[in-house]
Amino acid sequence: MDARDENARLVVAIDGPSGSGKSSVSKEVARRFNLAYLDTGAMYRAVTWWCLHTQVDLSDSDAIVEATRSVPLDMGTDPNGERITVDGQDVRSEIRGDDVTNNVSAIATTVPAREVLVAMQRQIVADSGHRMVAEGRDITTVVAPDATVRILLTASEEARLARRGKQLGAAASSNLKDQVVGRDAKDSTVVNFTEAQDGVHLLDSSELSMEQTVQGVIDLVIRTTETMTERAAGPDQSPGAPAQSK
Ligand SMILES: Nc1ncnc2c1ncn2[C@@H]1O[C@H](COP(=O)(O)OP(=O)(O)OP(=O)(O)O)[C@@H](O)[C@H]1O
Ligand SMILES: Nc1ccn([C@H]2C[C@H](O)[C@@H](COP(=O)(O)O)O2)c(=O)n1
Repeated sequence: MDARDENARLVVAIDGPSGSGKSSVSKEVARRFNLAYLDTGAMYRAVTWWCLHTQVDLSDSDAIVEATRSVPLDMGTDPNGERITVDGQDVRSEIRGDDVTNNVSAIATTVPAREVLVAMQRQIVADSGHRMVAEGRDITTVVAPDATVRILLTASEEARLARRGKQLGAAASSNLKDQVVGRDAKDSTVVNFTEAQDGVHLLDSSELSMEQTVQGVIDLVIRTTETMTERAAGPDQSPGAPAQSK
């Protein structure tokens, strides 16, 4: 399999904690391989925004599930331009605000709401022709366990807090640590995104630059697809190749 073949299926699944660099790295990898890109965290955020907008009681799990089933969400997958609308309204900036960030775990920890979102996400991967980088918390384990390449992207708590602080600048909330570390603690009660499962590559970006991290993912994609090609070709039959045992 050639990772640059525009017709071949290539799904890259990336999970990791908040601030590990999933969105920035995934978007760039998608651009380099000409793949679609799915930010599944943005979907959880869009549902949260919809619940707040329509005054759904976030302590009522049935109401959350109903809102998740009926949310009029349109999710773009172009890595060069984000499109996220709910009921026709562009919510790209609203879903990154404190209101949504501080409440999103209520949706993420409602298991039947997750099932609805996972089904939507699988459909979006299929609609891309299985040519996509998808990132979140359960992509390698639940949404696309059969992805071509599965990566757990981590970084130390210190690095993640520093990155998020720098990214938000003056807009950083006084409870930044809670928004990063506290949110991860709540979310990880329902999904495991802290330990790499079997077949999932661990990539620690604590000491890496953005470009080095992107390159780390690209190397894994190239190595995996080359191995798949070699396996598909079977044993080397060329003259001089080592004899194969029967
Ligand atoms: N290896 C890296 N070195 C330095 N900065 C990085 C690195 N990777 C990402 N960043 C920066 O860290 C910030 C957070 O990255 P990003 O938003 O991609 O994280 P995330 O894992 O998607 O977070 P969340 O899950 O909370 O959305 C961004 O400003 C990004 O440019
Ligand atoms: N596959 C996913 C993606 C995201 N979440 C939850 C966990 C986060 O608190 C929230 C927002 O994600 P972010 O934008 O910070 O990546 O959504 C999840 O549970 N599963």
